[in-house]
Amino acid sequence: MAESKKTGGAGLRGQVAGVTALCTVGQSGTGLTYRGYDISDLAEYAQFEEVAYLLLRGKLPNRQELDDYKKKLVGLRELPDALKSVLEHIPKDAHPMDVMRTGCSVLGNLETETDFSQQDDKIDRMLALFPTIITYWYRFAHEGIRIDTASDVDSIGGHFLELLHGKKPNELHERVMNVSLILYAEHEFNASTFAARVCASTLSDIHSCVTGAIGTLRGPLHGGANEAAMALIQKFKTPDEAEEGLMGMLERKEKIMGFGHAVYTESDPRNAIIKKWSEKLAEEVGDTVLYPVSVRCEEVMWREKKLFCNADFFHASAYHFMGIPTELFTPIFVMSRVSGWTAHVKEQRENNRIIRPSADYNGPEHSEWVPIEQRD
Ligand SMILES: CC(=O)SCCNC(=O)CCNC(=O)[C@H](O)C(C)(C)COP(=O)(O)OP(=O)(O)OC[C@H]1O[C@@H](n2cnc3c(N)ncnc32)[C@H](O)[C@@H]1OP(=O)(O)O
Ligand SMILES: O=C([O-])CC(=O)C(=O)O
Repeated sequence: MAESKKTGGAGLRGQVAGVTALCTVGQSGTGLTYRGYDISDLAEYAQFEEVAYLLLRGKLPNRQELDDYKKKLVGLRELPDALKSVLEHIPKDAHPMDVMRTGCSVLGNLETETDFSQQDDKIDRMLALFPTIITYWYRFAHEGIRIDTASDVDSIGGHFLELLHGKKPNELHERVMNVSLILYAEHEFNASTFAARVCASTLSDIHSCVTGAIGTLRGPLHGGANEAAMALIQKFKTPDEAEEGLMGMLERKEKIMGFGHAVYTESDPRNAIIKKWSEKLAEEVGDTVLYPVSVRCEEVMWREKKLFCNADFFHASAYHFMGIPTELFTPIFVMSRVSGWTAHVKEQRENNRIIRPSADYNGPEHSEWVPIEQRD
């Protein structure tokens, strides 16, 4: 069994901050399960909507339940006019994660959760609408067109690709999006989920919980790492160049985004899965640069630092091969993780006590009041 990570110290690392039945992370150094189901089985056999149902309703749906659930989600894809209007006013150079945050927040004004009994419907609406929000804004801001937000594709991942590219995705791309959304759906008490739970613990509304979580996911130490990983691999034209570049960065003690993890000690189980799909996509597009560069980065980081790729690293090349603009990578994470965030909000609400830890004080012992006229 792998050595567990150093606990204690900064970042609440290793400290138990609550109870969950949703997910285990790194129980044997590397494992990941959602409600007891291994991530490799879910990525191989499940649909993302099935996984969302599992997280949110507590069990895998049967055929009828899954069909009904997908039908419900398809029926919730239409944007309210007032939200369209807000999206049309957000500038082209805004970061898409800020668009997601605003989109979620505005939805909370238009379709407010006024009672917790409405939570499932509000959650399903966010799951259905987030791909529409981001693609509607993106295509309006960048191409000046108001897209039709309906599509025949019944999967959330396929719907996103169709709205983004204006055409039905091929089978491989729809499959990879499905796998990607499953891999990103849930991860125990990660920073953004914890933010959502803190917000929920004050008995706030579901849109506030998710808006806070989106802002927390945005940073490059968390979800933003997939975009940062893309920026890194794009700098290199060959694996040798990548090796040289990385060695220099390590020497300068720079952080390499897409590597390392707060909990896993040996590997992130999501990496092997998305790496395999990235390789398939590389073959499809005839790539001879990005994928080999990514593989060399992985080898160098392990050899030099025993640091492994986390979920984000091979997502960068996989998304790129499907023609997804880099700045939309983290919003895809939102489209998926909203299932995990809201499952945690439901769990927090079921057995709530306001989350309010303590701090060790290291400020001055006693400060004598100084009238304003006498201050330096
Ligand atoms: C889906 C996700 O959110 S996965 C995470 C995505 N984030 C990234 O990829 C950002 C890059 N990675 C990191 O910054 C970190 O590995 C984190 C934030 C994920 C985890 O942070 P921590 O738990 O504090 O890392 P950890 O305790 O393993 O760090 C040990 C040492 O390795 C170093 N290290 C960890 N990750 C990296 C990295 N990616 N590049 C260079 N050095 C690193 C740390 O600086 C630390 O060195 P130090 O002891 O000299 O300070
Ligand atoms: O668990 C974490 O700290 C970060 C992570 O991998 C995730 O949220 O998917």
